[in-house]
Amino acid sequence: MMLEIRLKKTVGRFHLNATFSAEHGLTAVFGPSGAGKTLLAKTLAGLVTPDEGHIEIGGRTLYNTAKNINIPVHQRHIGFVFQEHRLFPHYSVRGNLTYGRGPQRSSNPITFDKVVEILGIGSLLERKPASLSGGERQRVAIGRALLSHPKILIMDEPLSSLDEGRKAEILPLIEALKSEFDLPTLYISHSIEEITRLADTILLLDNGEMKAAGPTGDILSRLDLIPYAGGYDAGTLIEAKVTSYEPGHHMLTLETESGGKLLITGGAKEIGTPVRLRIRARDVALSKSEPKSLSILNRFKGRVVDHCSGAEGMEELLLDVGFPLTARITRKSFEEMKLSKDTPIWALVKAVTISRS
Ligand SMILES: Nc1ncnc2c1ncn2[C@@H]1O[C@H](COP(=O)(O)OP(=O)(O)OP(=O)(O)O)[C@@H](O)[C@H]1O
Repeated sequence: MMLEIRLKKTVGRFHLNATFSAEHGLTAVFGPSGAGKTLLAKTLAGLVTPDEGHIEIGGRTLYNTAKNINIPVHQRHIGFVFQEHRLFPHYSVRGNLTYGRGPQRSSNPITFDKVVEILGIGSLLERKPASLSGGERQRVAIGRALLSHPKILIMDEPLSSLDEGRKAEILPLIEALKSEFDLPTLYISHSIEEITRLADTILLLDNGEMKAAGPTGDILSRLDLIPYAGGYDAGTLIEAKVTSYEPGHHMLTLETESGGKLLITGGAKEIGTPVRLRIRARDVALSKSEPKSLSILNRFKGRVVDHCSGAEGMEELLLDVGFPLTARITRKSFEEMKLSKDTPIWALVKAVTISRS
């Protein structure tokens, strides 16, 4: 295991109780404001000492109450990227990137040139942080964290101080880092969109308690977790591949792992390109009979697997339409349609967004 954590910490009236392990890849810690995400990150970093527990990263014990181990912050080999970039104002970008550079083994793929290239900061190297835009500063902060050659990268809401445009620029860079360097990453966020796009594993934190942990797709298709995994914006994640492109209609055909077909509009993509799709539960409508003469292109035949009551007057459903799909309809419709477990239905998907390609 890359990460093995069991810790308890009380600050004021808040209790954090986190037990989880994570493998390689990007593990997202998701939870609403005040869930304890930052406290968790600070505890891992060594800035806050747990009351009890142990922290192991890459087989190395960083903290263990019973064994009286508490490795200091600077010896933990954790690369940090915070919400607010913390660059040294008097150093150039180059100076910031090389400051505190950790020891580099020749086999380490994270080199100065590679980091500068992926983050697109080559033209900024001689500038001072004050002259950079927020997005540029955050890219430098990510570069600096990488070049400290950490064993793990912890990113605490790295995009939350940026506007939508800057976010859209930086998200693909974080993905590129993932595929290029394969550095285990703990990514803290309260944006279900970011997490659906980036995460291999999700940890759900609510009011200091771990609600669930597991592969992203599994967590997002659990009805009981909807209140913690996006609420109104909750939805399912679908991995698919491009199987054709029709230029006249800008229409892509995608095939899911189980053979389901989805149509979406978009730019040309090569056949075989893997894409990660997100379908929000509120964008799915249901019909008991086969819908005809309808503008909605994506219709799937399937059945109700499970359901539970959701927010005021709403019913949350898990469907099997060849792949798991969550849907949210009004309880009134649910009752009028006499839906229950195993009822055959047609699911009409009003919107599919490509979350990653
Ligand atoms: N030193 C402290 N003393 C008392 N309470 C604290 C202290 N530090 C954190 N808390 C409380 O612990 C809770 C968790 O805070 P934390 O910053 O970890 O939340 P978060 O999930 O990161 O939230 P956000 O998404 O808003 O950043 C909050 O209720 C906060 O007020």
